[in-house]
Amino acid sequence: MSTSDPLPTDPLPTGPLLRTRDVEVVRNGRHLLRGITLAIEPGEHWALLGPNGAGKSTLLGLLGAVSHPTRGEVDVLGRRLGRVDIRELRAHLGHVNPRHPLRSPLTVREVVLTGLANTIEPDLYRKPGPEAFERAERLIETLGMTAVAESLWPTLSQGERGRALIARALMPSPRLLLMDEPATGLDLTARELLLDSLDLLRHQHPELASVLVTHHLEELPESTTHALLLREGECVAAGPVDEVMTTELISACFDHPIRISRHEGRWTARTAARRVPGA
Ligand SMILES: Nc1ncnc2c1ncn2[C@@H]1O[C@H](COP(=O)(O)OP(=O)(O)OP(=O)(O)O)[C@@H](O)[C@H]1O
Repeated sequence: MSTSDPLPTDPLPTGPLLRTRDVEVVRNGRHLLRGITLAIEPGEHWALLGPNGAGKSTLLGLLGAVSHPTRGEVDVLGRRLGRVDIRELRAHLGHVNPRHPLRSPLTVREVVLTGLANTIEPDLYRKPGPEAFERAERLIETLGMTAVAESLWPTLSQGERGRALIARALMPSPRLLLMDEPATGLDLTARELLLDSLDLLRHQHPELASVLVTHHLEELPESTTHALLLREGECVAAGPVDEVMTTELISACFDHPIRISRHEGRWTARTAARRVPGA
């Protein structure tokens, strides 16, 4: 399967890979999202930012065809949620679940290969062919995992698992990669290796689009092109990263005076309201 393969039923229309129009999500009488309108094109790499409880994971669930909106429209790969079999759509999305429920001692290579059929354990009825092995090797290399390709899952560090899961999600050549806080809990080296791998991946696959959820600007790869800021379920700003990741908009999103700076492509954020005299 290649990145240009159509969905099994009929060909994909051209246009955005993801589109939402005036989306609302209401659960148990509570508005979790309201008025979200968004379009994500091939080659765009979006950061989804906002404080705890802003609705980031809820929105990622819609984009990953995991759940449906209460009102509004969500088109994933040109298909309207509610009108298609979402299991079929999900097969064309790379969704990285940091809580991957694997229990058996598979090697990194075996875990990556399970991405082909999106199973947890190796699919006994669908053995991977030589092309799949070759692709797994390339992805393992891109994600900087060659040295640990034979290591067993239970022995891996959190950072190694995170990168292995991204390689796994990319096995079926998805058009879209969705990541929920992939750098959470990683030490400095592991985080930097992850971000470097994402930059390399995006460089090697210019048609891929991605959405990365985080609370922390330091966890954004340099290759981030767009950002959407969420606060209390509503969009504070969305668009090209340099227009959205500003001191003013980030402060409004996090409801706190925060100063943003960008150095050599990466962002840092710190409070603009220091309480230490002279600081
Ligand atoms: N089924 C539900 N019923 C009611 N409220 C819910 C339900 N699911 C989630 N919520 C609430 O919706 C809000 C948004 O949750 P969500 O997980 O999308 O936020 P988030 O931005 O990803 O947060 P975090 O950064 O803490 O992971 C939270 O306040 C959460 O408690």
